[in-house]
Amino acid sequence: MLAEYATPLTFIALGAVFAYSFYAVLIAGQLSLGQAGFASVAAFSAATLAPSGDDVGDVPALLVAVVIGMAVGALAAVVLGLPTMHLRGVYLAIATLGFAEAVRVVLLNLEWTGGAQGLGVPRILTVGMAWTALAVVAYWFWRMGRSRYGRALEAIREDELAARSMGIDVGRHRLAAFVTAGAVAGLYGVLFAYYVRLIAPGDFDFSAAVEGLVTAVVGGSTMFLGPLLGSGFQTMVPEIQRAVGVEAGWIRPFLAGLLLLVVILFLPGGLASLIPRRTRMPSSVGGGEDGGTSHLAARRHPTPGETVVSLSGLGKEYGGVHAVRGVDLEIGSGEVVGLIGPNGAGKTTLVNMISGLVPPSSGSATVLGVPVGRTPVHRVAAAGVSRTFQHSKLFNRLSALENVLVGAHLVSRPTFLRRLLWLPSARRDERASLEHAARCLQRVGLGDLAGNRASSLSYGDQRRLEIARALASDPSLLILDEPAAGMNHVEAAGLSELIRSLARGGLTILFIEHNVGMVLETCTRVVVLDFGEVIASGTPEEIAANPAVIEAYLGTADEEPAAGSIAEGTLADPTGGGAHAMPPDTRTPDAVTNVDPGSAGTLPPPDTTPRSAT
Ligand SMILES: Nc1ncnc2c1ncn2[C@@H]1O[C@H](COP(=O)(O)OP(=O)(O)OP(=O)(O)O)[C@@H](O)[C@H]1O
Repeated sequence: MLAEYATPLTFIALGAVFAYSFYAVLIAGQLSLGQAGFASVAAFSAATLAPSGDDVGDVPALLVAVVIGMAVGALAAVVLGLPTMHLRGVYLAIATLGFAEAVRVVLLNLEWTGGAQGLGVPRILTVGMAWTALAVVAYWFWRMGRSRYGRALEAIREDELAARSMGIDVGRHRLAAFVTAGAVAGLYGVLFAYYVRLIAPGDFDFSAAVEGLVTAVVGGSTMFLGPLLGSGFQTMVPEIQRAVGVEAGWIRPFLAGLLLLVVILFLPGGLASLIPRRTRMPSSVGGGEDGGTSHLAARRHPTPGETVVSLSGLGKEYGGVHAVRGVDLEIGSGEVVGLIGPNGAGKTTLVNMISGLVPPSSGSATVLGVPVGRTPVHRVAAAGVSRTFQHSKLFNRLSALENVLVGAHLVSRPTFLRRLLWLPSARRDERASLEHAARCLQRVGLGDLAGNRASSLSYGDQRRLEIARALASDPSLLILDEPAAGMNHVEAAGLSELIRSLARGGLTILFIEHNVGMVLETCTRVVVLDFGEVIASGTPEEIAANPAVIEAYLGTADEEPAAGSIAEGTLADPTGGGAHAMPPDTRTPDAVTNVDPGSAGTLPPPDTTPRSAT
């Protein structure tokens, strides 16, 4: 019975192994077609270098060939990956396809490969061996999925910039994924060679690469079972055709193309996305004497009053536009600094420079001892900077809890290799990360929505999820870019209280907000930017009474009152150039207005309660 289906079953396994080499990079959002090249160099190298089965026995010969093939595939991936890992999307696909084609042409013209005639290889692989190899590969990706490394790759796929801001070294992770793809493609090349008896460079051409990619995409790149489902489908179609007596050769490529279209249009996660993805919630939060925190990496925080941010003459110019100029600012540990100013004043550019996303054009900035501008974003994050974004940058296809787990990257311990060996310490560390993430979610009031996809949350909840994700790294400096956008007054008041409680815990917070009432209520200090320059800095009381700020927000006395009204959501141009309209964004009407309706048109009284920086 099995013998009858041995060939299709072997090809399902081989196709799935090859598809896993695409899955290995698709999971990190990379589109590569170089796997056909890796497979061919691996197949020809192993077939030439491995000892004969007659000398050492069939199984040892195959094992040596597998080791050679995987090493050659991985090495080829390093050589190709180092210069190409900065490429994205279709550019990476074209570069890697160029590599695969170059390999094919070279192998075609070498004598020892047998050229177009091909190279004879003994058939050693059996259906059992093929499925064993597939099981090992699938196991690798299964155990990778819920590890810190696997989550980091998914985060890179979902939003590379946000992943960098969570402290993930994107370049290193992408290269690691590419090398894994090379090794798995090498494995496929060897298994294929030791099954089909004769290999030729043409077996690893463009169409083979596309078939591997289609199998992985149709199967799905968001779940480890995807390549197996894709390969099963691809291999079984001709078998079913044969069984029902329809042997037209065009049916399989036609169906594969059709399915690819359907998947891309209606099922972006592939066939595997039909299988519900479980989010594992910790059964209890805060179990153990220390709440599990001893299994998280400890971080050093600045002592109270220590300088956290030091900016000197900081400026940023975009082709003649001075987004920020000559900003001098010192922020001490435990301060809550509000950054306000009209649209286009340079607030986001300033915090982007502080978090290392944008290099300054002039001046210098030191944040938590790190010279930002010359330091990669993930290192700035590792120094203790965490942030949210003006426009939410969540990992949309991940659950709320998984988003926060990625945020905990810097405090979580690597678990992948220990997960492969089922070591109990890996489970303990993971549990600690899960509980920590669940606590962060509860802190922002999203405990009940842990299993929901980030993209399915309401706008206000998405803003809170971003805050939970930012908190998960146990930062020393938290930067919030318009955190109350999309929140109603009750939610904004809750957020204000959360920010104050975080500061009481010693966290330094810098936040941009158009809701001036909330800023005055929440901050220990307010900095006002206009046209890229600091026009005022002081306590909320000083800012509320500052004539330059009142002028910037309410317009000059001789202007028409309509020219500037906080409540109307317009900010007067202090140069007399008229009002800057608030951006026509997705904020709710409540959030667009800057103060409570009850105090429309006036700055609300500042909170004079002294706050502890400890
Ligand atoms: N990448 C960029 N390229 C060119 N100009 C830019 C870029 N980023 C910002 N700017 C310009 O720099 C100025 C400051 O923009 P920025 O977004 O920092 O202001 P903002 O105070 O955060 O505004 P908003 O409140 O609307 O978010 C604007 O004139 C903007 O057009």
